[in-house]
Amino acid sequence: MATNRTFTMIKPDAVADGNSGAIIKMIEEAGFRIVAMKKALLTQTRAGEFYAVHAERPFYADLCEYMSSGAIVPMILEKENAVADFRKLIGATDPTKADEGTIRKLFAKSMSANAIHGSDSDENAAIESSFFFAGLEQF
Ligand SMILES: Nc1ncnc2c1ncn2[C@@H]1O[C@H](COP(=O)(O)OP(=O)(O)OP(=O)(O)O)[C@@H](O)[C@H]1O
Repeated sequence: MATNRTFTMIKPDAVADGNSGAIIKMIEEAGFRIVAMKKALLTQTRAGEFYAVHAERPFYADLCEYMSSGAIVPMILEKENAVADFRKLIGATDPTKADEGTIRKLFAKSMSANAIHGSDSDENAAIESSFFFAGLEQF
């Protein structure tokens, strides 16, 4: 299977609770190589751009407010079958439905404060990676 990349972002609840280190450890132990990483704060406008695909959904305003409520840790990750394997590692969007041992089962609090994001396709992984890391060298 080909090595490829995905994009992830540790969300404000998990960063504020001091869980970034534990989550990064799980990601590395699952075999993902960190290609790029930083700590950043999204404005509500930038959060709205990131989640523009959800603009018509009823939770959009709350999602943008929440995603700009504290620091986040965006990363580009590399592994064989990265997008699908990472979705498995993070678990279901709703933490009550997430499998045992997944990041969301361990760290998510609710549907919105669900600890982590993972891209859902190779195409979106590339778009989301550029959103945070455009113009930076990657290695
Ligand atoms: N019904 C909902 N109520 C509140 N927040 C929601 C709801 N559905 C989705 N969200 C929020 O919007 C984010 C994006 O929704 P999406 O359906 O793309 O889920 P996902 O792909 O599991 O999550 P992500 O894109 O963050 O990895 C979710 O992670 C969650 O934080």
